[in-house]
Amino acid sequence: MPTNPEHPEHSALWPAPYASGAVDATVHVPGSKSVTNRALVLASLAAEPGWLRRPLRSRDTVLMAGALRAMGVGIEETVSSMSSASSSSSVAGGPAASGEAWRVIPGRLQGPATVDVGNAGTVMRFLPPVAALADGPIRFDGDPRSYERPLHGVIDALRALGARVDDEGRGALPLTVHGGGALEGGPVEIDASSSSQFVSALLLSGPRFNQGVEVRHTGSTLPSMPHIRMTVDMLRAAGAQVDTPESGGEPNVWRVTSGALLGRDITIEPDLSNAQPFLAAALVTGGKVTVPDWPEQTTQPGDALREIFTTMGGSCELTDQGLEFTGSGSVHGIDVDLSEVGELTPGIAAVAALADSPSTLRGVAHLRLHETDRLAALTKEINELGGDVTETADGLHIRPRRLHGGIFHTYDDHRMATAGAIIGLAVEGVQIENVATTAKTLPDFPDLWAGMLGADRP
Ligand SMILES: O=C(O)C1=C[C@@H](OP(=O)(O)O)[C@@H](O)[C@H](O)C1
Ligand SMILES: C=C(OP(=O)(O)O)C(=O)O
Repeated sequence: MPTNPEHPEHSALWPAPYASGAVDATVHVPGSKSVTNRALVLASLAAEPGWLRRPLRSRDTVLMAGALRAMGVGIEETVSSMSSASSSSSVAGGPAASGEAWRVIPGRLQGPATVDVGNAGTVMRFLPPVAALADGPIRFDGDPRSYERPLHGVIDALRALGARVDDEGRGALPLTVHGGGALEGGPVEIDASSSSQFVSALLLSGPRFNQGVEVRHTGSTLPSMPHIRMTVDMLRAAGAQVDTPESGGEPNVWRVTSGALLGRDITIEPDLSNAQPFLAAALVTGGKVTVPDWPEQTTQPGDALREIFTTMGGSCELTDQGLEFTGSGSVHGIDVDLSEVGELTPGIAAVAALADSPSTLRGVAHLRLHETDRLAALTKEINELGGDVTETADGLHIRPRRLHGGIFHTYDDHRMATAGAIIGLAVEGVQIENVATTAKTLPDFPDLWAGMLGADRP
C-alpha cells in the first residue's frame, strides 16, 4: 500500500471543480521539470555562464537549484515583466512568467554541503555524480519516500567509476558522497530497469569525468526512453560528444566523451506532462483547450498525448496558437504500452475511468517505485469512488463504471492530485486531499484549473 503521511497540512480537502459544460480555454503551462533540471545540471558543469529562460519554479527545480548553489554554483534569479495575452475564452496562467530567467554561473564544486532531494527523482539521481566531482563531502537526504526509491544503480556505478559513497550499506538514501575533486570515469554496467534516471544521471556528468563514461544497461527492460533521448539531446546541444544505440552504437550502450561543456542560453519548453490534465479536461467535457508554445519537435514524453488522447476520442492540431485539443463528447478506452511514457499513467487512468469501454495500461511496473506506488494508489482511489480497477503485473485494467463523489487521496504524489481533478470534472462531489502536493512540479495547478474553468472571469 502507498504510504500516506498524516501531517496536518496534508489533510486539507480541495473540492475538485465539477464542469457543468464544455471547457473552452487557453492554458499557459509552466516549464518542463525534466528539461529545467537537466539544464541546471549542465549549466552548472559548463566552462562558462549560461541562461535558463522560463525555467519551471516548483519544488523539484527549486531543490535542484538549491543543491547546486550549496555545492558552489551561482544561480541568480531575474524577473522582467512581459505583456499578457488575451482571448475571448478563459486564459489560465498567462505568459507573465515568461520573463523569468535563471543565470547560472559555474563555480568550483565543493563540500561540505547538504542536499535536500525532497522526493525528486531528478535531484536524488542526477546530483550524486556531480557531488563526486566536488571537493569534500556532500550529504544527501530527503523525504521519507526518497529512502524507498531505487538509487542502487547510481551508487554502484559511482563506486565502480572511482567515487567514495557512504550509504551505510543501504543502497539508498540518505548517503554521503565524498567528492575528491575529480572522477576517473570510464566503462560501467548498470541495471536501469527500475529507472531511466540512472542512465541520465551518469551521462549528464560524463563530460566532466577524466575518461568520460560508457554506460551499459544490462537489465531486461528500460523505461522512459524519451527521457534518455532528452539527456542525449541536451548534452549534444551543450557541445558534448555522445554515442548512442540510435546513432549506430551497440544496443543499450551510451558513451560520452570527456570535454568542456558550453554555457547556453536556453528557453525551457512548457511541461507537456503537466499539460495532460488540461488536455484531459477538453477530452472529458467535450470542450477545447489550447496550450501555447507546444514544441514542434521535442523529446518530452508528454508529446505522446497527441496520439493517446486522440485514440481515446479527441482530436488535435498544432497551429500558430499552440496545440489545440478538442474533445468529441465521447471518451473511449485504450489498450496501450506506457513503458516509454510512464509518468502519463495517472492522467490516462483517470480518463479511462470515465470512458465508454475498458482500458488496459501496460509496461509500467516500475511505477510502484515512483512518488508513491502509483498502481496501488490509482486502483484504491478510483475504486473508492465506485470504479472497477484491478492491478496487473505491469499495469492496470480499468472497467469504467458510474462513479460517485468522495475523498481522493494523493499520497504526496502530484500526478495523483491532477488525476483526481480530472475525475472531479465529470463526477460531482470529488474532494482532493492535499492538492498542494502539485507544487512538486506545478505549484499553480489550482489557479490554472480554476482559470481554465473560467472561475476567474468577471
Ligand atoms: O529523467 C527524467 O526527467 C524523468 C524520467 C522518468 O523516470 P523513470 O524512468 O524513473 O520513470 C520519469 O518518470 C520522471 O518523471 C522524469
Ligand atoms: C516520476 C516522476 O518524478 P521523479 O522525477 O521524481 O521521478 C513524475 O514526475 O511523474
